[in-house]
Amino acid sequence: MVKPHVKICCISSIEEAKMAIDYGASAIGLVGNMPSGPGVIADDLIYEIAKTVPSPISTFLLTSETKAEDIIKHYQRVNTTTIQIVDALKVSDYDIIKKALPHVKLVQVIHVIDETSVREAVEVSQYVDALLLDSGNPNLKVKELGGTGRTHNWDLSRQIRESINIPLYLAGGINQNNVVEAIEKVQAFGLDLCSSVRTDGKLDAIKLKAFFEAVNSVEY
Ligand SMILES: O=C(O)c1ccccc1NCC(=O)[C@H](O)[C@H](O)COP(=O)(O)O
Repeated sequence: MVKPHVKICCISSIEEAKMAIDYGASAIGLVGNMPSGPGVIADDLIYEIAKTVPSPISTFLLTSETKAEDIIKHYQRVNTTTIQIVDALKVSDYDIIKKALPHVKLVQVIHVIDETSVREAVEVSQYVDALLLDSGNPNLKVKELGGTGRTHNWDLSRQIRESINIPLYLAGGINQNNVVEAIEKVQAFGLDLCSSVRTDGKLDAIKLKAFFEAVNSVEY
């Protein structure tokens, strides 16, 4: 088993970005406008935070835009290393984005709900650099696209990991108490989390430290 990368999401300041990286994050998530969720910040703040982050740490713009041209415009306001697309796109849109932004990595979120999510993941994996499996429900009236603090069916996540040939991040309700099980069960390339390392919405150094200690307690 290989030690997973950790992406700390919902970063809301330069100080939080630095704290996450100092504790061991190899990527940070910066959440743009969303229909719901705890982590949204303004695009100019995303730009300001992203430009302080040193290579090789990745900066993920989370966008809920669903058209290629709107995703490209969103990216151009923030200039991150990676775009995390949290809603479904038409297949033809991936090519348009890749042609416009060939230097930018694309990560597609799949909300793991049932067996159909496995088929969806396998199909989309042809078009992007990585998948991120999250909890949530894009079919609700007010879409729930992430930051739920809830886990989902990790057996399905494992099945998806075994069925695709690109890196996979696991997200949704991961915390210091369940992360060892998450690592062993899904064996994902990366872990992504937001709610469990925060207190009153702010990144909490004690929770962050405990989380990384749990990740480091596994034998790789
Ligand atoms: O946090 C938000 O507001 C959010 C809203 C919509 C999509 C994604 C969002 N958060 C970003 C993430 O990718 C979270 O890290 C991921 O959903 C896991 O969150 P959590 O279950 O709270 O650890």
